[in-house]
Amino acid sequence: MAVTLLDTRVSPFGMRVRITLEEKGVTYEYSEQDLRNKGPMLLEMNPVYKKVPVLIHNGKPICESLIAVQYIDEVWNNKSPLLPSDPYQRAQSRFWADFVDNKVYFPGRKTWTKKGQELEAGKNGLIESLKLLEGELGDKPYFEGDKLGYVDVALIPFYSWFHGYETFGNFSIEAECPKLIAWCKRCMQNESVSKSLADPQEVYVFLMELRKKLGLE
Ligand SMILES: N[C@@H](CCC(=O)N[C@@H](CS)C(=O)NCC(=O)O)C(=O)O
Repeated sequence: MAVTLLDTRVSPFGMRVRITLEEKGVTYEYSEQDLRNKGPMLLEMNPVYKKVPVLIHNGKPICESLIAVQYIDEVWNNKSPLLPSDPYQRAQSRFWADFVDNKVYFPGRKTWTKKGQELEAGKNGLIESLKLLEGELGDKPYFEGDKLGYVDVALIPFYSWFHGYETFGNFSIEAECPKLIAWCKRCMQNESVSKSLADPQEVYVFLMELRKKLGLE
């Protein structure tokens, strides 16, 4: 079964798919995309959003990271699933993964793209969301219990973006959410995660370039 991933190394969404492929032991071809000059393959495989990641399985594209993660979880079902088997628990997992997209990614973006009041709103919004996630994690090692699961995969890529958020926003996530950072470190003990996450410094350099283009540097 031929698998290709169209991706960019620093994409938190791409990291989700990479972690899942690693978790399931799927061998795949990795194809780094230039998002400033999108190639014909990306435009053909994701004509609607024209974004990475795109998982291509036997020539057919699966777009949107969380959908790709669920697809891999269903197709490579020889390994233990990321999503819980109970329908209610599964719905809860999907709820929190969706929350990450709406309430972590968007305020996080403001920490490196905005100034003044908008930057403050981004920082406050991000911390509020991370505290809610900390509450949901509780005393469990991982969101879905004692092993890496769907919500962990949805959230952990942002750990490699935290350094950028903190540096440009001038605040400390660990000071506000120590239990969440302990969870990040626990996730990093999984090879699937440590292999898939971009180096925080690489993300920082990437964000610095974008800030220069936005006239913020
Ligand atoms: N909701 C999408 C988000 C994907 C996304 O925003 N990808 C970014 C890279 S991190 C992208 O391809 N941006 C290119 C563009 O917007 O033109 C997912 O979960 O896959």
